[in-house]
Amino acid sequence: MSKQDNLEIKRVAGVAAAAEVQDGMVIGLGTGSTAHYAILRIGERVREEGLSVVGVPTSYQSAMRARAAGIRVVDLADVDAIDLTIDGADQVDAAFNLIKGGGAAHTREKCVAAASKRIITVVDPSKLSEQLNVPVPVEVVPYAATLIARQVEALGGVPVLREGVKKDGPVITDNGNFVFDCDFGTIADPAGVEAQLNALPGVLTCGIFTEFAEKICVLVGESSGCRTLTR
Ligand SMILES: O=C(CO)[C@H](O)[C@H](O)COP(=O)(O)O
Repeated sequence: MSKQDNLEIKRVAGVAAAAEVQDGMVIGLGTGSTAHYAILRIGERVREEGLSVVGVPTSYQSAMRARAAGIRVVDLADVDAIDLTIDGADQVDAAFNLIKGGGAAHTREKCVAAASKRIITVVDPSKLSEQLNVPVPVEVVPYAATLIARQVEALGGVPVLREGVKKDGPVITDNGNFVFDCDFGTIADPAGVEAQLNALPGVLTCGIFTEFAEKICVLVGESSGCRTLTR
């Protein structure tokens, strides 16, 4: 599939998710190329329909894109709860466990997910997998990076420090930390690996999301339209 076709499929999913937004809602705004299309469409609806919503961004990227789209943005601290979050994923398994963090935004994405009543995960079909098997992003405090790399290896993972693009050296997250992409092969016990990684001193958040399956609905963009997956 061409890059253009893939973007069109992501657009289909993002636009379908934006149709679920209702007047008065507090909306969690995800990070990445698929969530971007939802942000653009919500902005259009604000302008065209007079939709009144506030957005809680999950990154500097989503905050900047939301403001540019004309969506009012507030901090997580300003809201009691989030009605609906629209966010992408790097992989979704059959039980709706997710791997997130391809954009290094998974710590804020997990906070926003935890505060959300409903989550729409917007993906293209390449993100669906029976079991999770792509590298797990792990955000770490720089001070503990070397220690954590050794501990990830002891857990059976292969950690690779994420390098910047158009920036020499490690990626620095929106929270000022490093990211290791940790390859565990096929993950038989996502909740177990998530708990082990999150328990390492100096780990801020790992990109395995296992606790939100009950409130997740997955929208899969396809060339023929959008497919909804529910558990
Ligand atoms: O977790 C994320 C950012 O941290 C993104 O949601 C994930 O990487 C998917 O991105 P895209 O929609 O561009 O494929």
